[in-house]
Amino acid sequence: MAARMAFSRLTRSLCEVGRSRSLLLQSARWVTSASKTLTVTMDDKTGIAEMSLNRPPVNSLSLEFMTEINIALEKLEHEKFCRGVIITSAIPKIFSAGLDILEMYQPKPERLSEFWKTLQDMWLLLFGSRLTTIAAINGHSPAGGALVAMSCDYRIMAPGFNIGLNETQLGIVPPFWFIDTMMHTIGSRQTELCCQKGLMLSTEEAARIGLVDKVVPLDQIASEAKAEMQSWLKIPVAAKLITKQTIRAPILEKLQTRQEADVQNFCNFAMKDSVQKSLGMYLENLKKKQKE
Ligand SMILES: CCCCC/C=C\C/C=C\CCC/C=C/C(=O)SCCNC(=O)CCNC(=O)[C@H](O)C(C)(C)COP(=O)(O)OP(=O)(O)OC[C@H]1O[C@@H](n2cnc3c(N)ncnc32)[C@H](O)[C@@H]1OP(=O)(O)O
Repeated sequence: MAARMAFSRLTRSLCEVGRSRSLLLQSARWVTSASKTLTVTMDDKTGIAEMSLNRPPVNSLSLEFMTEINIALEKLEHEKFCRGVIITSAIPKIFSAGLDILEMYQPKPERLSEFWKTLQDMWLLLFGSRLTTIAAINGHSPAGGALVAMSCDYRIMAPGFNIGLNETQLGIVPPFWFIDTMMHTIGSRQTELCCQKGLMLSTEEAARIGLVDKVVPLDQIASEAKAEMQSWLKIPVAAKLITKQTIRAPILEKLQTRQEADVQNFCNFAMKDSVQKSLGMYLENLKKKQKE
């Protein structure tokens, strides 16, 4: 249901964005075409796909980038040989900087609402996926980046990076479904601590509270993710999937029944003068930080 609803919006979104993406079968591997920002490969012997995010400088999630991700996820979802997907980054030291702040700054209203719908769709697809999903977190992962990681079934992270929902630090409230995803991952008490304070946790701190399942050195993260995936793929598939669906369905349904209201709420908030002013200052600070 989640995937179907997301797909119809996705098709519309693709038309509006006016870009097409396709996955081509080349010998034994699936690869994305026409895109430098997303590479998807699939090993047809194991059924394991790898999705590598490559949108410099920081893999921030723009409308077009999320549309590409959604199309690739949808394609893998319907690829009968695909059993699992590992999500990682091709950008050194950054998994994803979260939502592209430029999308929210001085936006065109229509694009802003499409941006938010596409984010909702990405989450519905990923959190509701039939596939086993593993995040190989090889860099910093704030806010929307943490959402992507938390939406997976399992997280492996390299030391030396930070992860968390830092929204309150920016003076904004994490959307309810970001909070729900974190509660699903680490429980309500830890979520309250993390979200109220907008904590960005080190890899080790994240592992201590279960936000990350395993810590491995950066150079072993890809091989560990594959080994971990193999162990998940040994579990009888129907039993594993129904268990996942039983646990996740109520969380997915909560957003599905309020999608339009959530878009409206986000757009109204983001378009406020005070919020636009804060966004402008935040962007300035990010740029200043680079010059220092
Ligand atoms: C402040 C008020 C906000 C109001 C928002 C309004 C409405 C929103 C309502 C609800 C939404 C809630 C949900 C939000 C979810 C999100 O994901 S918001 C995004 C949160 N992300 C961040 O705050 C991350 C900010 N970035 C960083 O902390 C760092 O960049 C880094 C990821 C740790 C990487 O550090 P470093 O390697 O040192 O790189 P630089 O900082 O130098 O950055 C390089 C360039 O990338 C640009 N950039 C960084 N992050 C983003 C981003 N999220 N979106 C767009 N662009 C980003 C940065 O400006 C640099 O650009 P230039 O090279 O200077 O052009």
